[in-house]
Amino acid sequence: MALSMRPFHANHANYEDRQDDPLSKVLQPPPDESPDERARREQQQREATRVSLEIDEGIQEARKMYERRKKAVKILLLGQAESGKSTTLKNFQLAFTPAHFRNERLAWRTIIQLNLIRSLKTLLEIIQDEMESPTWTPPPPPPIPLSEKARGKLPAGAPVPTSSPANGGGKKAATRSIRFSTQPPNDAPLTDVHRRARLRLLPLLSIEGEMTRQLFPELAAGLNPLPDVSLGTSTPPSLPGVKEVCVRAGNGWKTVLASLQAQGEKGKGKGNQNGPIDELTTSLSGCKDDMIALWEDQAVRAVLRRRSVRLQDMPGFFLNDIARVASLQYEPSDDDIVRARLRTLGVEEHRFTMETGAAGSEWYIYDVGGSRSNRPHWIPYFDDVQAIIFLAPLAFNLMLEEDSRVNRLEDSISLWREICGNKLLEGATLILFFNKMDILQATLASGIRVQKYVPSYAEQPNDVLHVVKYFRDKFRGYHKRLSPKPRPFYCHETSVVDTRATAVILVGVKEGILRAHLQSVNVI
Ligand SMILES: Nc1nc2c(ncn2[C@@H]2O[C@H](COP(=O)(O)OP(=O)(O)OP(=O)(O)O)[C@@H](O)[C@H]2O)c(=O)[nH]1
Ligand SMILES: [Mg+2]
Repeated sequence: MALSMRPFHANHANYEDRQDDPLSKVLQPPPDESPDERARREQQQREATRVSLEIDEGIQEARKMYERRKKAVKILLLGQAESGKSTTLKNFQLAFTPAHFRNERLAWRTIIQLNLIRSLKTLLEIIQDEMESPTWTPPPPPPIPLSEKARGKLPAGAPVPTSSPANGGGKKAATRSIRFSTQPPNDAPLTDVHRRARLRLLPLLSIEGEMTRQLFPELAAGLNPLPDVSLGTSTPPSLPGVKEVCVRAGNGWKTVLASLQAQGEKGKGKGNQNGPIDELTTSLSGCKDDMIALWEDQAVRAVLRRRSVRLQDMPGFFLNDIARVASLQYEPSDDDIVRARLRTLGVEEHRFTMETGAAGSEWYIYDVGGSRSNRPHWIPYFDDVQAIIFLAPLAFNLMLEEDSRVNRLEDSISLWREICGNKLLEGATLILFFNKMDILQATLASGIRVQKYVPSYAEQPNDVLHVVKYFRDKFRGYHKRLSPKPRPFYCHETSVVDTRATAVILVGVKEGILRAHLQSVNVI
Protein backbone atom coordinates (compact mmCIF):
# COMPACT_ATOMS: atom_id res chain seq x y z
CA MET A 1 0.00 0.00 0.00
CA ALA A 2 2.74 2.42 0.95
CA LEU A 3 4.57 1.55 -2.27
CA SER A 4 1.72 2.35 -4.64
CA MET A 5 1.36 5.79 -3.08
CA ARG A 6 4.96 6.79 -3.41
CA PRO A 7 4.68 8.35 -6.95
CA PHE A 8 2.32 11.02 -5.53
CA HIS A 9 4.69 12.04 -2.83
CA ALA A 10 8.36 11.19 -2.64
CA ASN A 11 8.90 10.89 -6.37
CA HIS A 12 6.80 13.85 -7.38
CA ALA A 13 9.87 15.95 -8.35
CA ASN A 14 10.96 13.66 -11.15
CA TYR A 15 7.41 12.93 -12.23
CA GLU A 16 8.03 14.55 -15.65
CA ASP A 17 11.07 12.31 -16.20
CA ARG A 18 9.03 9.21 -15.63
CA GLN A 19 6.83 9.38 -18.73
CA ASP A 20 7.91 5.86 -19.68
CA ASP A 21 7.09 4.35 -16.33
CA PRO A 22 3.73 2.51 -16.77
CA LEU A 23 2.66 3.34 -13.21
CA SER A 24 3.39 7.04 -13.74
CA LYS A 25 1.39 6.93 -16.96
CA VAL A 26 -1.62 5.53 -15.16
CA LEU A 27 -1.32 8.25 -12.56
CA GLN A 28 -1.06 11.13 -15.02
CA PRO A 29 -3.92 13.64 -14.80
CA PRO A 30 -6.35 13.29 -17.69
CA PRO A 31 -5.67 15.94 -20.38
CA ASP A 32 -9.20 17.38 -20.21
CA GLU A 33 -9.31 17.65 -16.41
CA SER A 34 -11.76 20.30 -15.14
CA PRO A 35 -10.79 22.63 -12.22
CA ASP A 36 -13.19 20.74 -9.93
CA GLU A 37 -11.74 17.38 -10.89
CA ARG A 38 -8.24 18.73 -10.39
CA ALA A 39 -9.11 20.01 -6.91
CA ARG A 40 -10.59 16.59 -6.02
CA ARG A 41 -7.55 14.76 -7.39
CA GLU A 42 -5.15 16.97 -5.45
CA GLN A 43 -7.18 16.46 -2.29
CA GLN A 44 -6.95 12.69 -2.81
CA GLN A 45 -3.21 12.97 -3.38
CA ARG A 46 -2.77 14.91 -0.14
CA GLU A 47 -4.78 12.29 1.74
CA ALA A 48 -2.73 9.49 0.19
CA THR A 49 0.47 11.29 1.15
CA ARG A 50 -0.72 11.62 4.73
CA VAL A 51 -1.55 7.90 4.94
CA SER A 52 1.75 7.01 3.33
CA LEU A 53 3.65 9.09 5.91
CA GLU A 54 1.68 7.47 8.70
CA ILE A 55 2.61 4.03 7.43
CA ASP A 56 6.26 5.04 7.13
CA GLU A 57 6.21 6.25 10.73
CA GLY A 58 4.62 2.98 11.81
CA ILE A 59 7.35 0.99 10.08
CA GLN A 60 10.01 3.19 11.68
CA GLU A 61 8.46 2.69 15.10
CA ALA A 62 8.26 -1.09 14.60
CA ARG A 63 11.90 -1.12 13.48
CA LYS A 64 12.96 0.85 16.57
CA MET A 65 10.97 -1.53 18.77
CA TYR A 66 12.67 -4.47 17.11
CA GLU A 67 16.11 -2.95 17.66
CA ARG A 68 15.24 -2.13 21.25
CA ARG A 69 14.01 -5.65 21.88
CA LYS A 70 17.14 -7.09 20.24
CA LYS A 71 19.33 -5.12 22.64
CA ALA A 72 17.11 -5.71 25.70
CA VAL A 73 17.62 -8.44 28.25
CA LYS A 74 15.08 -11.22 27.87
CA ILE A 75 14.19 -13.62 30.65
CA LEU A 76 11.84 -16.57 30.48
CA LEU A 77 10.16 -17.78 33.65
CA LEU A 78 9.59 -21.52 33.45
CA GLY A 79 8.28 -24.24 35.73
CA GLN A 80 5.16 -26.29 36.33
CA ALA A 81 1.81 -24.73 37.27
CA GLU A 82 1.75 -23.12 40.73
CA SER A 83 5.53 -23.16 40.97
CA GLY A 84 5.60 -19.39 41.55
CA LYS A 85 6.48 -17.89 38.12
CA SER A 86 3.91 -15.09 38.18
CA THR A 87 4.76 -14.42 41.82
CA THR A 88 8.42 -14.04 40.85
CA LEU A 89 7.37 -11.65 38.10
CA LYS A 90 5.45 -9.56 40.66
CA ASN A 91 8.60 -9.48 42.79
CA PHE A 92 10.53 -8.15 39.79
CA GLN A 93 7.90 -5.46 39.30
CA LEU A 94 7.88 -4.55 42.97
CA ALA A 95 11.67 -4.35 43.14
CA PHE A 96 12.43 -2.61 39.85
CA THR A 97 9.24 -0.87 38.65
CA PRO A 98 7.40 -0.16 41.91
CA ALA A 99 5.31 2.70 40.52
CA HIS A 100 3.87 0.48 37.80
CA PHE A 101 3.27 -2.32 40.32
CA ARG A 102 1.31 -0.06 42.64
CA ASN A 103 -0.77 1.41 39.81
CA GLU A 104 -2.53 -1.91 39.46
CA ARG A 105 -3.58 -2.20 43.08
CA LEU A 106 -7.28 -1.70 42.40
CA ALA A 107 -7.42 -4.45 39.79
CA TRP A 108 -5.82 -6.88 42.23
CA ARG A 109 -8.39 -6.10 44.91
CA THR A 110 -11.08 -7.95 42.98
CA ILE A 111 -8.79 -10.90 42.25
CA ILE A 112 -7.93 -11.21 45.97
CA GLN A 113 -11.61 -11.06 46.92
CA LEU A 114 -12.26 -13.86 44.40
CA ASN A 115 -9.32 -15.82 45.84
CA LEU A 116 -10.85 -15.54 49.30
CA ILE A 117 -14.19 -16.86 48.06
CA ARG A 118 -12.39 -19.74 46.31
CA SER A 119 -10.80 -20.88 49.58
CA LEU A 120 -14.14 -20.45 51.32
CA LYS A 121 -15.73 -22.60 48.63
CA THR A 122 -13.26 -25.41 49.36
CA LEU A 123 -13.97 -25.05 53.07
CA LEU A 124 -17.74 -25.22 52.51
CA GLU A 125 -17.35 -28.26 50.29
CA ILE A 126 -15.40 -30.04 53.02
CA ILE A 127 -18.03 -29.13 55.61
CA GLN A 128 -20.80 -30.38 53.34
CA ASP A 129 -18.90 -33.56 52.62
CA GLU A 130 -18.34 -34.16 56.31
CA MET A 131 -22.01 -33.64 57.08
CA GLU A 132 -23.08 -35.94 54.28
CA SER A 133 -20.66 -38.67 55.26
CA PRO A 134 -22.39 -41.79 56.58
CA THR A 135 -20.68 -41.46 59.94
CA TRP A 136 -22.06 -38.00 60.60
CA THR A 137 -25.16 -37.72 62.75
CA PRO A 138 -26.26 -34.33 63.91
CA PRO A 139 -25.44 -34.09 67.58
CA PRO A 140 -28.47 -33.55 69.81
CA PRO A 141 -29.00 -29.88 70.48
CA PRO A 142 -27.48 -28.88 73.77
CA PRO A 143 -29.93 -28.18 76.56
CA ILE A 144 -31.65 -24.87 76.22
CA PRO A 145 -31.40 -22.85 79.41
CA LEU A 146 -34.77 -22.84 81.06
CA SER A 147 -34.77 -19.11 81.35
CA GLU A 148 -34.40 -18.75 77.54
CA LYS A 149 -37.20 -21.27 76.90
CA ALA A 150 -39.45 -19.54 79.30
CA ARG A 151 -38.84 -16.21 77.60
CA GLY A 152 -39.73 -17.86 74.28
CA LYS A 153 -36.88 -16.18 72.46
CA LEU A 154 -35.95 -19.15 70.34
CA PRO A 155 -37.89 -20.98 67.66
CA ALA A 156 -38.86 -24.55 68.54
CA GLY A 157 -36.04 -26.98 67.85
CA ALA A 158 -33.44 -24.31 67.20
CA PRO A 159 -29.99 -25.50 68.21
CA VAL A 160 -28.56 -23.37 70.90
CA PRO A 161 -24.84 -23.16 71.33
CA THR A 162 -23.69 -23.86 74.83
CA SER A 163 -23.18 -20.99 77.12
CA SER A 164 -19.58 -20.77 78.10
CA PRO A 165 -16.97 -18.12 78.66
CA ALA A 166 -15.19 -19.31 75.53
CA ASN A 167 -17.95 -18.23 73.21
CA GLY A 168 -19.06 -15.26 75.14
CA GLY A 169 -22.19 -16.76 76.65
CA GLY A 170 -25.32 -18.34 75.18
CA LYS A 171 -27.07 -15.16 74.25
CA LYS A 172 -24.16 -13.77 72.32
CA ALA A 173 -23.53 -17.18 70.82
CA ALA A 174 -26.81 -17.02 68.95
CA THR A 175 -25.48 -14.11 66.86
CA ARG A 176 -23.25 -14.49 63.81
CA SER A 177 -19.96 -13.50 65.41
CA ILE A 178 -19.77 -16.60 67.57
CA ARG A 179 -17.25 -19.37 67.83
CA PHE A 180 -19.41 -22.34 66.97
CA SER A 181 -17.74 -25.14 68.90
CA THR A 182 -16.57 -25.07 72.43
CA GLN A 183 -15.60 -28.68 73.01
CA PRO A 184 -11.97 -29.77 72.93
CA PRO A 185 -10.67 -29.58 69.33
CA ASN A 186 -10.63 -33.25 68.47
CA ASP A 187 -14.12 -34.20 69.65
CA ALA A 188 -15.97 -31.09 68.55
CA PRO A 189 -18.67 -32.15 66.09
CA LEU A 190 -20.16 -30.14 63.27
CA THR A 191 -23.65 -29.08 64.16
CA ASP A 192 -26.70 -27.52 62.62
CA VAL A 193 -25.12 -24.16 63.39
CA HIS A 194 -22.38 -24.94 60.89
CA ARG A 195 -24.91 -26.11 58.34
CA ARG A 196 -26.85 -22.87 58.61
CA ALA A 197 -23.72 -20.74 58.43
CA ARG A 198 -22.80 -22.64 55.30
CA LEU A 199 -26.20 -21.92 53.78
CA ARG A 200 -25.85 -18.24 54.56
CA LEU A 201 -22.49 -18.16 52.77
CA LEU A 202 -23.58 -20.01 49.64
CA PRO A 203 -24.77 -16.87 47.77
CA LEU A 204 -21.17 -15.65 47.77
CA LEU A 205 -20.26 -18.56 45.55
CA SER A 206 -22.84 -17.55 42.95
CA ILE A 207 -21.50 -14.01 42.95
CA GLU A 208 -17.98 -15.35 42.46
CA GLY A 209 -19.19 -17.59 39.62
CA GLU A 210 -20.90 -14.68 37.91
CA MET A 211 -17.85 -12.43 38.29
CA THR A 212 -15.52 -15.11 36.94
CA ARG A 213 -17.84 -15.58 33.96
CA GLN A 214 -17.67 -11.89 33.19
CA LEU A 215 -13.91 -11.68 33.58
CA PHE A 216 -12.92 -14.92 31.89
CA PRO A 217 -15.87 -16.07 29.77
CA GLU A 218 -14.12 -18.87 27.89
CA LEU A 219 -12.79 -20.37 31.09
CA ALA A 220 -15.98 -20.19 33.04
CA ALA A 221 -17.51 -22.36 30.34
CA GLY A 222 -15.29 -25.08 31.80
CA LEU A 223 -13.30 -25.47 28.61
CA ASN A 224 -9.63 -26.16 28.49
CA PRO A 225 -8.59 -23.59 25.90
CA LEU A 226 -5.28 -25.20 24.95
CA PRO A 227 -4.49 -28.71 23.72
CA ASP A 228 -2.90 -30.98 26.30
CA VAL A 229 0.53 -31.95 25.04
CA SER A 230 3.83 -31.97 26.84
CA LEU A 231 6.86 -29.96 25.76
CA GLY A 232 7.48 -31.41 22.33
CA THR A 233 5.68 -34.74 22.49
CA SER A 234 2.00 -35.52 22.50
CA THR A 235 0.31 -37.14 25.47
CA PRO A 236 -3.27 -38.29 25.84
CA PRO A 237 -5.46 -35.23 26.27
CA SER A 238 -6.95 -34.51 29.63
CA LEU A 239 -9.39 -31.75 30.38
CA PRO A 240 -8.98 -30.63 33.92
CA GLY A 241 -11.88 -28.48 35.10
CA VAL A 242 -10.99 -24.87 35.70
CA LYS A 243 -10.92 -24.57 39.46
CA GLU A 244 -9.51 -21.10 39.98
CA VAL A 245 -9.30 -17.64 38.60
CA CYS A 246 -7.25 -17.62 35.40
CA VAL A 247 -5.83 -15.01 33.11
CA ARG A 248 -5.23 -15.25 29.42
CA ALA A 249 -1.98 -13.94 28.03
CA GLY A 250 -2.14 -10.17 27.82
CA ASN A 251 -3.78 -7.69 30.10
CA GLY A 252 -7.36 -8.28 28.95
CA TRP A 253 -8.65 -8.96 32.43
CA LYS A 254 -7.48 -5.59 33.68
CA THR A 255 -9.44 -3.89 30.90
CA VAL A 256 -12.55 -5.92 31.71
CA LEU A 257 -12.17 -5.06 35.39
CA ALA A 258 -11.79 -1.38 34.56
CA SER A 259 -14.96 -1.48 32.49
CA LEU A 260 -16.86 -3.25 35.29
CA GLN A 261 -15.56 -0.58 37.65
CA ALA A 262 -16.74 2.13 35.26
CA GLN A 263 -20.14 0.42 35.06
CA GLY A 264 -20.37 0.77 38.84
CA GLU A 265 -19.39 4.43 38.76
CA LYS A 266 -22.03 5.11 36.09
CA GLY A 267 -24.65 3.33 38.22
CA LYS A 268 -23.70 5.50 41.19
CA GLY A 269 -23.98 8.58 38.99
CA LYS A 270 -27.59 7.62 38.31
CA GLY A 271 -28.04 7.49 42.05
CA ASN A 272 -28.80 3.80 42.65
CA GLN A 273 -27.39 0.66 41.07
CA ASN A 274 -24.16 -0.89 42.26
CA GLY A 275 -21.83 -2.39 39.65
CA PRO A 276 -20.70 -6.01 40.01
CA ILE A 277 -17.45 -4.98 41.68
CA ASP A 278 -19.23 -3.02 44.42
CA GLU A 279 -21.73 -5.84 44.79
CA LEU A 280 -18.88 -8.27 45.41
CA THR A 281 -17.36 -5.98 48.05
CA THR A 282 -20.69 -5.38 49.78
CA SER A 283 -21.64 -9.06 49.81
CA LEU A 284 -18.27 -10.07 51.19
CA SER A 285 -18.52 -7.48 53.91
CA GLY A 286 -22.01 -8.74 54.82
CA CYS A 287 -20.67 -12.29 55.21
CA LYS A 288 -17.49 -11.34 57.05
CA ASP A 289 -18.54 -12.48 60.54
CA ASP A 290 -19.86 -15.83 59.33
CA MET A 291 -16.66 -16.46 57.39
CA ILE A 292 -14.44 -15.63 60.35
CA ALA A 293 -16.53 -17.72 62.70
CA LEU A 294 -16.47 -20.73 60.40
CA TRP A 295 -12.77 -20.51 59.62
CA GLU A 296 -11.76 -20.06 63.27
CA ASP A 297 -14.15 -22.70 64.55
CA GLN A 298 -12.60 -25.58 66.47
CA ALA A 299 -14.88 -28.26 64.99
CA VAL A 300 -14.08 -27.11 61.46
CA ARG A 301 -10.37 -27.11 62.27
CA ALA A 302 -10.71 -30.63 63.66
CA VAL A 303 -12.29 -31.80 60.39
CA LEU A 304 -9.46 -30.24 58.38
CA ARG A 305 -6.90 -31.88 60.64
CA ARG A 306 -8.57 -35.28 60.41
CA ARG A 307 -8.60 -35.02 56.63
CA SER A 308 -5.02 -33.66 56.54
CA VAL A 309 -6.19 -30.62 54.58
CA ARG A 310 -3.90 -27.59 54.83
CA LEU A 311 -5.86 -24.82 53.16
CA GLN A 312 -3.04 -22.43 54.04
CA ASP A 313 -0.78 -24.15 51.49
CA MET A 314 -3.28 -23.67 48.69
CA PRO A 315 -2.78 -20.90 46.13
CA GLY A 316 -4.42 -17.58 46.87
CA PHE A 317 -4.97 -18.27 50.56
CA PHE A 318 -6.54 -15.29 52.36
CA LEU A 319 -8.69 -16.97 55.03
CA ASN A 320 -6.39 -15.64 57.76
CA ASP A 321 -7.10 -12.11 56.48
CA ILE A 322 -10.90 -12.18 56.25
CA ALA A 323 -11.38 -9.20 58.54
CA ARG A 324 -9.28 -7.04 56.22
CA VAL A 325 -10.07 -8.47 52.79
CA ALA A 326 -13.82 -8.61 53.38
CA SER A 327 -14.05 -5.05 54.67
CA LEU A 328 -15.68 -2.32 52.60
CA GLN A 329 -12.52 -0.20 52.66
CA TYR A 330 -10.13 -2.98 51.68
CA GLU A 331 -7.02 -1.89 49.77
CA PRO A 332 -4.51 -4.64 49.00
CA SER A 333 -1.04 -4.33 50.48
CA ASP A 334 2.03 -5.15 48.39
CA ASP A 335 2.19 -8.53 50.11
CA ASP A 336 -1.46 -9.25 49.31
CA ILE A 337 -0.83 -8.60 45.61
CA VAL A 338 2.21 -10.85 45.63
CA ARG A 339 0.23 -13.65 47.27
CA ALA A 340 -2.81 -13.31 44.99
CA ARG A 341 -3.34 -16.24 42.66
CA LEU A 342 -4.17 -15.75 39.01
CA ARG A 343 -3.37 -18.73 36.83
CA THR A 344 -1.50 -17.84 33.63
CA LEU A 345 -2.56 -19.22 30.27
CA GLY A 346 -0.30 -18.99 27.24
CA VAL A 347 2.66 -16.63 27.36
CA GLU A 348 2.59 -13.07 28.67
CA GLU A 349 5.23 -10.55 27.68
CA HIS A 350 6.11 -7.90 30.26
CA ARG A 351 8.33 -4.99 29.26
CA PHE A 352 10.28 -3.31 32.03
CA THR A 353 12.01 0.00 31.86
CA MET A 354 13.94 -0.16 35.09
CA GLU A 355 12.94 2.56 37.57
CA THR A 356 15.69 1.53 39.98
CA GLY A 357 19.04 -0.28 39.64
CA ALA A 358 20.19 0.01 36.01
CA ALA A 359 17.57 2.77 35.57
CA GLY A 360 16.32 3.20 32.02
CA SER A 361 17.52 -0.21 30.80
CA GLU A 362 14.96 -2.37 29.03
CA TRP A 363 14.06 -5.88 30.08
CA TYR A 364 11.50 -8.28 28.76
CA ILE A 365 10.22 -10.97 31.06
CA TYR A 366 8.04 -13.72 29.66
CA ASP A 367 5.69 -15.35 32.13
CA VAL A 368 4.19 -18.60 30.91
CA GLY A 369 1.36 -20.87 31.94
CA GLY A 370 2.98 -23.94 33.52
CA SER A 371 0.33 -26.64 33.24
CA ARG A 372 1.06 -29.36 30.72
CA SER A 373 -1.38 -28.04 28.13
CA ASN A 374 0.51 -24.72 28.11
CA ARG A 375 4.01 -26.06 27.57
CA PRO A 376 4.06 -26.27 23.74
CA HIS A 377 3.49 -22.51 23.75
CA TRP A 378 6.88 -21.92 25.40
CA ILE A 379 8.97 -23.11 22.49
CA PRO A 380 8.75 -20.05 20.19
CA TYR A 381 10.42 -18.01 22.95
CA PHE A 382 13.45 -20.29 23.31
CA ASP A 383 15.78 -19.00 20.64
CA ASP A 384 15.97 -15.42 21.84
CA VAL A 385 16.35 -15.44 25.64
CA GLN A 386 19.47 -14.74 27.67
CA ALA A 387 18.30 -16.36 30.86
CA ILE A 388 15.75 -18.77 32.21
CA ILE A 389 14.58 -18.70 35.78
CA PHE A 390 13.29 -22.19 36.42
CA LEU A 391 11.04 -22.58 39.44
CA ALA A 392 11.01 -25.97 41.09
CA PRO A 393 9.27 -26.29 44.45
CA LEU A 394 10.50 -29.40 46.25
CA ALA A 395 6.92 -30.66 46.48
CA PHE A 396 7.91 -34.30 46.88
CA ASN A 397 4.55 -35.25 48.43
CA LEU A 398 2.14 -33.53 46.00
CA MET A 399 0.58 -34.49 42.69
CA LEU A 400 -0.05 -32.32 39.65
CA GLU A 401 -3.42 -30.65 39.58
CA GLU A 402 -3.90 -31.52 35.90
CA ASP A 403 -2.88 -35.16 36.37
CA SER A 404 -3.22 -36.60 39.83
CA ARG A 405 -1.08 -39.61 38.88
CA VAL A 406 2.05 -37.51 38.41
CA ASN A 407 4.21 -36.43 41.33
CA ARG A 408 5.03 -32.71 41.18
CA LEU A 409 8.71 -33.04 41.96
CA GLU A 410 9.10 -35.82 39.41
CA ASP A 411 7.41 -33.59 36.84
CA SER A 412 9.75 -30.70 37.72
CA ILE A 413 12.80 -32.91 37.32
CA SER A 414 11.75 -34.21 33.92
CA LEU A 415 10.95 -30.66 32.78
CA TRP A 416 14.37 -29.49 34.02
CA ARG A 417 16.04 -32.27 32.05
CA GLU A 418 14.21 -31.20 28.88
CA ILE A 419 15.21 -27.57 29.40
CA CYS A 420 18.87 -28.41 30.15
CA GLY A 421 19.17 -30.58 27.05
CA ASN A 422 17.34 -28.24 24.66
CA LYS A 423 19.67 -27.11 21.84
CA LEU A 424 17.81 -23.84 21.34
CA LEU A 425 18.65 -22.91 24.92
CA GLU A 426 22.31 -23.90 24.89
CA GLY A 427 23.44 -20.25 25.13
CA ALA A 428 20.99 -19.29 27.90
CA THR A 429 21.94 -18.98 31.55
CA LEU A 430 19.81 -21.34 33.63
CA ILE A 431 18.94 -20.17 37.12
CA LEU A 432 17.16 -22.65 39.35
CA PHE A 433 14.87 -21.49 42.17
CA PHE A 434 13.95 -24.12 44.74
CA ASN A 435 10.80 -22.18 45.51
CA LYS A 436 8.22 -22.54 48.29
CA MET A 437 10.91 -23.28 50.84
CA ASP A 438 8.48 -22.18 53.56
CA ILE A 439 6.11 -24.96 52.52
CA LEU A 440 8.92 -27.51 52.41
CA GLN A 441 9.88 -26.48 55.93
CA ALA A 442 6.29 -26.87 57.18
CA THR A 443 5.89 -30.21 55.39
CA LEU A 444 9.03 -31.67 56.93
CA ALA A 445 8.17 -30.21 60.34
CA SER A 446 4.80 -31.94 60.21
CA GLY A 447 6.62 -35.27 60.06
CA ILE A 448 6.03 -36.17 56.40
CA ARG A 449 8.97 -38.30 55.35
CA VAL A 450 10.74 -37.86 52.01
CA GLN A 451 11.65 -41.52 51.88
CA LYS A 452 7.98 -42.50 51.64
CA TYR A 453 7.74 -40.68 48.29
CA VAL A 454 11.34 -40.89 47.10
CA PRO A 455 12.64 -44.32 48.19
CA SER A 456 16.17 -43.51 47.01
CA TYR A 457 16.34 -40.82 49.70
CA ALA A 458 16.62 -43.74 52.11
CA GLU A 459 17.50 -43.08 55.74
CA GLN A 460 19.04 -39.62 55.38
CA PRO A 461 17.91 -37.05 57.95
CA ASN A 462 14.47 -35.67 57.15
CA ASP A 463 15.45 -32.02 57.48
CA VAL A 464 15.61 -29.05 55.12
CA LEU A 465 19.40 -29.02 54.89
CA HIS A 466 19.74 -32.64 53.78
CA VAL A 467 16.66 -32.65 51.57
CA VAL A 468 17.82 -29.53 49.71
CA LYS A 469 21.32 -30.91 49.28
CA TYR A 470 19.99 -34.22 47.95
CA PHE A 471 17.83 -32.58 45.29
CA ARG A 472 20.36 -29.86 44.46
CA ASP A 473 22.85 -32.59 43.60
CA LYS A 474 20.25 -34.26 41.40
CA PHE A 475 19.38 -31.06 39.50
CA ARG A 476 23.06 -30.14 39.20
CA GLY A 477 23.87 -33.60 37.82
CA TYR A 478 21.28 -33.32 35.04
CA HIS A 479 22.40 -29.77 34.28
CA LYS A 480 25.99 -30.92 33.86
CA ARG A 481 25.22 -34.07 31.93
CA LEU A 482 22.55 -32.74 29.57
CA SER A 483 23.68 -29.16 28.77
CA PRO A 484 24.88 -29.14 25.14
CA LYS A 485 27.77 -26.84 26.18
CA PRO A 486 29.25 -26.39 29.66
CA ARG A 487 27.64 -23.54 31.61
CA PRO A 488 27.59 -22.51 35.27
CA PHE A 489 24.92 -23.92 37.58
CA TYR A 490 23.05 -21.35 39.68
CA CYS A 491 20.62 -22.44 42.37
CA HIS A 492 18.74 -20.37 44.97
CA GLU A 493 16.42 -21.41 47.77
CA THR A 494 13.45 -19.05 47.67
CA SER A 495 10.06 -18.30 49.15
CA VAL A 496 8.97 -15.71 46.65
CA VAL A 497 6.00 -14.68 48.80
CA ASP A 498 8.65 -13.16 51.08
CA THR A 499 9.22 -9.99 49.06
CA ARG A 500 12.11 -8.65 51.12
CA ALA A 501 14.24 -11.77 50.90
CA THR A 502 13.33 -12.21 47.24
CA ALA A 503 14.36 -8.63 46.39
CA VAL A 504 17.88 -9.39 47.63
CA ILE A 505 18.08 -12.53 45.48
CA LEU A 506 16.65 -10.75 42.43
CA VAL A 507 19.17 -7.92 42.62
CA GLY A 508 21.96 -10.52 42.47
CA VAL A 509 20.23 -12.45 39.68
CA LYS A 510 19.64 -9.26 37.70
CA GLU A 511 23.26 -8.18 37.95
CA GLY A 512 24.48 -11.64 36.95
CA ILE A 513 22.20 -11.74 33.92
CA LEU A 514 23.14 -8.19 32.90
CA ARG A 515 26.86 -8.98 33.15
CA ALA A 516 26.47 -12.13 31.04
CA HIS A 517 24.37 -10.20 28.52
CA LEU A 518 26.88 -7.36 28.21
CA GLN A 519 29.67 -9.88 27.78
CA SER A 520 27.75 -11.64 25.04
CA VAL A 521 27.29 -8.38 23.10
CA ASN A 522 30.96 -7.52 23.78
CA VAL A 523 30.26 -4.40 25.77
CA ILE A 524 32.48 -5.60 28.62
N1 LIG B 1 3.81 -20.30 50.58
C1 LIG B 1 4.28 -19.96 49.38
N2 LIG B 1 3.42 -19.73 48.38
C2 LIG B 1 3.94 -19.39 47.18
C3 LIG B 1 5.32 -19.26 46.95
N3 LIG B 1 5.49 -18.90 45.66
C4 LIG B 1 4.27 -18.80 45.13
N4 LIG B 1 3.33 -19.08 46.04
C5 LIG B 1 1.88 -19.09 45.87
O1 LIG B 1 1.58 -20.13 44.98
C6 LIG B 1 0.50 -19.76 44.14
C7 LIG B 1 0.89 -20.01 42.71
O2 LIG B 1 1.89 -19.09 42.33
P1 LIG B 1 1.94 -18.50 40.86
O3 LIG B 1 3.07 -17.54 40.85
O4 LIG B 1 0.61 -18.01 40.44
O5 LIG B 1 2.30 -19.81 40.06
P2 LIG B 1 2.64 -19.94 38.50
O6 LIG B 1 3.90 -20.70 38.42
O7 LIG B 1 2.60 -18.61 37.86
O8 LIG B 1 1.44 -20.85 38.02
P3 LIG B 1 0.77 -20.91 36.55
O9 LIG B 1 0.41 -19.52 36.16
O10 LIG B 1 -0.44 -21.78 36.75
O11 LIG B 1 1.75 -21.56 35.65
C8 LIG B 1 0.19 -18.30 44.44
O12 LIG B 1 -0.95 -18.24 45.26
C9 LIG B 1 1.39 -17.81 45.20
O13 LIG B 1 1.05 -16.85 46.16
C10 LIG B 1 6.21 -19.52 48.03
O14 LIG B 1 7.43 -19.45 47.93
N5 LIG B 1 5.62 -19.88 49.22
MG1 LIG C 1 1.40 -17.78 36.41
